[in-house]
Amino acid sequence: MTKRFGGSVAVDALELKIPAGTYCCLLGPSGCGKTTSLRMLAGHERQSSGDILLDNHEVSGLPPAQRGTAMMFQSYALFPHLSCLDNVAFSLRMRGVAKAERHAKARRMLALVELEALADRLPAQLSGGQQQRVALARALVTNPSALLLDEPLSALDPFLRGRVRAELKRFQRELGITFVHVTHSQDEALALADLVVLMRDGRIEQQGTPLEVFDSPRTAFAARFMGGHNVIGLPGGLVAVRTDRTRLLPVAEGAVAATIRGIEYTGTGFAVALAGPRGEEWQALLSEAALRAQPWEAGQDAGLGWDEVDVRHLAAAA
Ligand SMILES: Nc1ncnc2c1ncn2[C@@H]1O[C@H](COP(=O)(O)OP(=O)(O)OP(=O)(O)O)[C@@H](O)[C@H]1O
Repeated sequence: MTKRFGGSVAVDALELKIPAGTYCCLLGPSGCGKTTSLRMLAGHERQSSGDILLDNHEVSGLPPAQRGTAMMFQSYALFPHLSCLDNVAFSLRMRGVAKAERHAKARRMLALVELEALADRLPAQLSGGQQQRVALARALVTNPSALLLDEPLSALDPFLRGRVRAELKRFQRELGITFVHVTHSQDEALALADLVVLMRDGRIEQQGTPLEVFDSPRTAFAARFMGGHNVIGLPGGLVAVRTDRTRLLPVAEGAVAATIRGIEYTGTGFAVALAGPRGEEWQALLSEAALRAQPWEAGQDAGLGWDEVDVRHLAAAA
């Protein structure tokens, strides 16, 4: 599918197949078209061209409530004057479901997110994480075959974010439905996704399992965005080497050399910041044992070393 806003292309011939029951993360920098893609799946935005199929049915012509998708928004926007139970039951009320039935269903959803005991509270009487779970229950109450989540963790503090992240994964596994989760956080995508879709300028840069996308970036953009890699220009072209697989050696003729800018203790080892000859910023993660065996210091020059199996050849820039 493609989405144009006036003369600019926000999503450019995106072609993506998400197997049922997959936890898919759309990942990428600000403005790459993640949210627009999600909004087209949800039916809140009409694509300029292309088709959207859900369970092999074309859904593009259907309004959001009839697509079999449900969306959980960036700000979870619960109705402040409605109890948790009525918030969760709201969309069923809109569909004309009788009160007893919709309340029974909403209670089951609140039980799933372990908030049954707080059913009668107002949103303001809940913590941020609890409100998040009510929002999730509200999205799931219509039995969607795909749940669409737009930066669902961004409003939470780091501690809660970790907890809710684990809960999201658990709910997805238990329910067995497809989740499509928009995020700009590599950590989030690596932790949650079965399928990571890395986007850039409205296109898919790379897709695969978290291990594939992190460990085998195909482009310099993917290596830099996923992090944990040094992008190094060799006579044969650009390569990426993971920072934890990059070693420091005495400077040798013909080897890639760099100047040590600083060394930070990380708790599990040391992060050595390096500056390349053309201003490149590199890093080597060394173990305590490695630094004890060869005590490097800021200001020294060092050669970079790696094993051939750790080299990823990158596609030339488009
Ligand atoms: N309603 C709109 N009218 C015009 N341009 C838009 C509109 N919505 C989005 N865009 C543009 O489309 C591009 C993609 O936006 P989108 O919100 O999908 O990016 P994103 O990857 O979700 O970014 P972020 O992480 O910042 O939310 C951007 O250049 C944006 O400015």
